[in-house]
Amino acid sequence: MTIEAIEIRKVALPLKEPFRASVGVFCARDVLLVRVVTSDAEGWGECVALPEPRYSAEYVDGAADLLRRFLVPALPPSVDAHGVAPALAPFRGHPMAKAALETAVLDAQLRARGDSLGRYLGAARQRVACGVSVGIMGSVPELLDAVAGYLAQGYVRIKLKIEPGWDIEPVRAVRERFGDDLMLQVDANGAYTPADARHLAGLDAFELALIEQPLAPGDLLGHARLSRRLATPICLDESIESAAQAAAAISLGAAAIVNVKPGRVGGYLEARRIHDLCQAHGVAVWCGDMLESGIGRAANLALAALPGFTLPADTCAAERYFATDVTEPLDYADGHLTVPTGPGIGAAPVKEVLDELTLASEWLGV
Ligand SMILES: CC(=O)N[C@@H](Cc1ccc2ccccc2c1)C(=O)O
Ligand SMILES: [Mg+2]
Repeated sequence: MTIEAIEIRKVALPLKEPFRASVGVFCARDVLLVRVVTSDAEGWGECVALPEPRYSAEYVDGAADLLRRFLVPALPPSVDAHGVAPALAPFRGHPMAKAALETAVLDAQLRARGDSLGRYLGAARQRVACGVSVGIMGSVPELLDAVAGYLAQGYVRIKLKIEPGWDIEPVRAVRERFGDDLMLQVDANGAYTPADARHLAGLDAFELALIEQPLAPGDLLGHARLSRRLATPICLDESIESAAQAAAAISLGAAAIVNVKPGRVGGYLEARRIHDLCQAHGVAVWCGDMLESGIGRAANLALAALPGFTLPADTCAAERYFATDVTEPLDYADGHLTVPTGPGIGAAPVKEVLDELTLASEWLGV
């Protein structure tokens, strides 16, 4: 397979309503899509970076610059998916930009041979149980209405964004309104410090499935110490950018559960390595969500169907976030999404919609 051309597209997906987390409030989701055109097929990948470096150090325009100046020029023309990470290794960091390029090459490669990403990764299920991530709201009544709406849509688990000043009270209200059987968890996006340990222990009263990323991404020791103060299992998200970091987190006792996001860890091949590592250590994994378009969403489902993904994914129907998406809708019913079975990631942009939502398109010399 020879790479003939690579395109990067900045696409604006308007959000149905603002999405607020401790890292900020977002009214639109600009995504960076990468298209790789080869002699046999073309493939797509999605960079999950935010418009500003608030979730991690990467951001959309920085990823575009990195792809343009460093990553695409470093790719050998006849590379396959397993050769992408080694070719990009001389450039440190930037897993999200690297993941988009590797995924586009993998998608093209799998399409060329009529193989689906699910089969390639080892999917064990046809459908994935979906939870939903609920943002920080203006009031508890507004939150309760939103949660009721998502439960009515069939979502099997509720995740609440929390931050100092919006944590104990909203969690108590949701637990009291919807009962003890509701699978409930929280995500702080690193908004707390070790000095908040006693306060966070107050969440133990609500039988949460996990508390996600309570402390700063780099503080593995802090999470290990905190895990000895909390009854609620700690799940890491931002802290885990590679299988090596997952191994360190597990051996330090910093993570009882891992939220796996292919974009955050450099791609689906590294995500599978993290899955395999966590399974070997009895650490549950589940698939996170970065408000991807249908491109990333479809690919994530193939990963979320692997055997070690035993907890509901954040990967929900795109309609939860967007009125319009660049791909056809995924098959969502009764709290489950169907894993695409078509070649490659099993989804591709609808040209008219993609062109309508494209803010910028750039062909990069290969
Ligand atoms: C669904 C969910 O909670 N996602 C991330 C956080 C997050 C928060 C805000 C975002 C805004 C724009 C794009 C991606 C974003 C991701 C998480 O699990 O930590
Ligand atoms: Mg998270």
